[in-house]
Amino acid sequence: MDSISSPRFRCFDPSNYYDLTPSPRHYYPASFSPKSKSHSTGDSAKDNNLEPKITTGDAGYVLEDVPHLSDYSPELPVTHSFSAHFSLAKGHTPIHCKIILPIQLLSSILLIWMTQLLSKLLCRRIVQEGHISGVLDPVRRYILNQEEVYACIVTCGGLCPGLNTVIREIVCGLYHMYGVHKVIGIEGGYRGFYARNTVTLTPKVVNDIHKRGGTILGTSRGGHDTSKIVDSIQDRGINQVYIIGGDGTQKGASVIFEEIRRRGLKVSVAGIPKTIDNDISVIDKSFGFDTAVEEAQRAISAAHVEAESFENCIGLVKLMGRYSGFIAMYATLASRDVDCCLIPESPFYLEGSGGLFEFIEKRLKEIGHMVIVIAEGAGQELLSESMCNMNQQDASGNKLLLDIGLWLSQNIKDHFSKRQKIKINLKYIDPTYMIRAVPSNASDNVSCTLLAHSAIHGAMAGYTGFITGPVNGRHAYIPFHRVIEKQKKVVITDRMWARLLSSTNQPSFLNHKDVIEDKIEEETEQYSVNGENHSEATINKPRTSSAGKLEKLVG
Ligand SMILES: Nc1ncnc2c1ncn2[C@@H]1O[C@H](COP(=O)(O)OP(=O)(O)OP(=O)(O)O)[C@@H](O)[C@H]1O
Ligand SMILES: O=P(O)(O)OC[C@H]1O[C@](O)(CO)[C@@H](O)[C@@H]1O
Ligand SMILES: [Mg+2]
Repeated sequence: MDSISSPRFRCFDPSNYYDLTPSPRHYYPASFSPKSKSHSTGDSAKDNNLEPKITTGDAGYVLEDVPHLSDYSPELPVTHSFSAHFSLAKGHTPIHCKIILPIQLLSSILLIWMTQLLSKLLCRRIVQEGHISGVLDPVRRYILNQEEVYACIVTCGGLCPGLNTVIREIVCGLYHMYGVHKVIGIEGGYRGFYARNTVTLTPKVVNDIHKRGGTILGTSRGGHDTSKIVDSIQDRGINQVYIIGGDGTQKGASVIFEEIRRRGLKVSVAGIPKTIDNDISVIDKSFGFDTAVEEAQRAISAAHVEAESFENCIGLVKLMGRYSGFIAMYATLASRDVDCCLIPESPFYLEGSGGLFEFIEKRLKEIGHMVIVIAEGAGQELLSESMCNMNQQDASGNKLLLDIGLWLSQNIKDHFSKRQKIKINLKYIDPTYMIRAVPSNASDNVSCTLLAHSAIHGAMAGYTGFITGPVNGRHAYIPFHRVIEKQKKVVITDRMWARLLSSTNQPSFLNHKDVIEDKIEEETEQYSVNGENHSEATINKPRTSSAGKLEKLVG
């Protein structure tokens, strides 16, 4: 078998479905063929376990498919259809609303057969007309009456711009595209399943919510009690669960899905990844991130204005980013006013040659002011040397961070007050909660809509245990285990961080040897985790570079 290292993921959102083009990264450059061989052969005993569903095609592509309800409930009425493609290729309403669902409702084998035949013919024609690239993938559809659908939505973890837009689009999408009228909201995160009331969601209720920050459903950390949650889903007769949240939430969603599958319930579980930190792996970007970067500009601009207006003034801005510095990195690159950006992935030091104090002194001498952006997770190992509560956790088990912004402000002030030559001014701005409490911007609003629709289409077709998100620019379905196995971090040996260093001209705080070691480790890790030639030696090799050291400390 080909390596499972670089599978494609299923795309189903009709607007993206036909975009299974080869990716510039690791994905296999082959067409999808209906003649493909699947490793999940309908053997429900095998499929019931948690093995990934890897499908290989004649032309060598590898698809890591998402579970389907019929995998463990073979008696479900399922049809294979090719029809999702052409309606959107032609810019119409999704075909399953107008044609497929009514036909399916008749539950006639003859009609289903005719539909498939018609779809195949139409699709082929469109391929010939050039509307669709690639060979088509059969979609398994669970034939269900829209009146049977009872959906619920829950939001968990920290706030993120766009949460309300996703809620709105799931509700409106289910109503308008599929005629589903039973949608409820679970209040207050996971614990709301068993400890709170539900709220009925209709297009009227959610009509204006996308203009507001936060989540109309409320959210929380902790409180994930799998059996109580699944009991609640089962008792209420819910058969579609839409779970919006970050990495922790998706781990929780995965456990819920496993329990649902263990109980043999015909309930689709769809995860929609959210986080301003952008630390969810596999997907290109999470919704809310763009808005956070945009909002951070206001704080950086304010810091710059302050810094420029006083002599030897330093504007210090703390941004969110517990384990990864994406917000700080992108906000810095976008701004051009930042002289130094500090993130968790890139260790730094204060004193001595090549240290932060030396750089600050140099910049103040050159232009008389400077702006520093620091991600909240940066430099935690420095704080731990002077403080000792590194092991506190929040209700979800996330490490509670010490305030690096305040600590750094104090250290900079102390350092320069000891040196009579430079009298500095320091303005510290902490806009962290303001950044994630705003409503989503235009581009995040569009992303939220695509994500919500993609989740709906997947769940309505009977797929389950998946997260939907953009992978190399295409909306894909990704099995839970893929997304939760590790967290995404800024790779400091990659081009984006190099661009930042050249934009700010800050020290890298790494010597050449560290960079080379990091790069080799990064490549080895990628090979050994993605490839099939796993070797204990490569996987367990201790990270010796400074980035590795930091990773151990913060992660
Ligand atoms: N490993 C896990 N297994 C089951 N549930 C989990 C797990 N990790 C987190 N959860 C649950 O997921 C919910 C949200 O987790 P968390 O507070 O870590 O936020 P998140 O989803 O990662 O979002 P963010 O970190 O972006 O704010 C919590 O209710 C928590 O109990
Ligand atoms: O203070 P809270 O609500 O626990 O959230 C803080 C965390 O949430 C995040 O914004 C992620 O949602 C992190 O960047 C941050 O560390
Ligand atoms: Mg998280």
